[in-house]
Amino acid sequence: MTRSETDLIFSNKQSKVKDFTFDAQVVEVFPDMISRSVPGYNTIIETIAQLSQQYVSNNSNIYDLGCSLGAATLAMRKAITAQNCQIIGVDNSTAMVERCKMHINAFKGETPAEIVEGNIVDYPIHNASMVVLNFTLQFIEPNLREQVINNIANGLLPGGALVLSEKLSTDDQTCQNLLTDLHHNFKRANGYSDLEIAQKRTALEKVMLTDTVDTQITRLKNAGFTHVTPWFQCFNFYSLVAIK
Ligand SMILES: C[S@@+](CC[C@H](N)C(=O)[O-])C[C@H]1O[C@@H](n2cnc3c(N)ncnc32)[C@H](O)[C@@H]1O
Ligand SMILES: O=C(O)C(=O)C[C@]1(C(=O)O)C=C[C@@H](O)C=C1
Repeated sequence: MTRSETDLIFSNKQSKVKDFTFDAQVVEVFPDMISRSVPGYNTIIETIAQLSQQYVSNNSNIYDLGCSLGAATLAMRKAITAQNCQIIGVDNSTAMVERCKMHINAFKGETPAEIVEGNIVDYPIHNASMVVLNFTLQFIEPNLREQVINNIANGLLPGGALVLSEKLSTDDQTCQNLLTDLHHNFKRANGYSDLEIAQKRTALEKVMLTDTVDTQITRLKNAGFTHVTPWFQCFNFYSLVAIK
């Protein structure tokens, strides 16, 4: 991933904090924002690459849903050894898709990668050996999440894998507060001020509605995934692998 500007989007006091969107301003700072906001982000990207070596089969498709600037796509493209595959990255932000195409074109790779502007709620998934939802499902309207997961399960080949990374919520308020405090300390340690943390939280309040881990696992099992396991958690961020 190329270097990006420092994220200063929430550094000045705003009279009214607008709902968070993945617009051109966010695109400019996105790599800096996500690596300073999501604990373990680089580990997760590296592990997605490792999983792609294991799960991607010859003559199949790989989908990176909500691909943003293509971090997972680029990591998988470097790692995949299977033949005659293609990666399809999908995002519904025009600004992200434009910049992502530049990133993808800047790096060469054996496996072709196509970046498409589209909505993952109704995007066709076919002949897939691996699908990545890396911090994307949490931005989908809750009542549409089942449809997204079912669509992925139907498009995956038997033995294919979905990697699902999300921020979690928990019904235990004491644990919720503990994990939130640890995450905010992580952001402070990465240079975000209390004002930035508070304003970002307000901006995300209505657009990023997090599920419990139990809700996710039940949804995956109901969709027909046979094996589901968390493989990573740091504070309130985690990642699961689900195998069909
Ligand atoms: C937190 S970012 C994902 C980060 C990225 N997967 C990575 O690993 O760097 C969430 C992305 O999902 C995209 N997104 C949100 N809703 C979407 C939808 N309905 N269809 C397609 N993309 C969507 C946003 O535009 C944004 O780029
Ligand atoms: O909870 C936060 O503060 C976050 O910033 C989380 C999160 C995410 O999980 O995707 C939200 C939006 C940005 O894209 C980067 C990170």
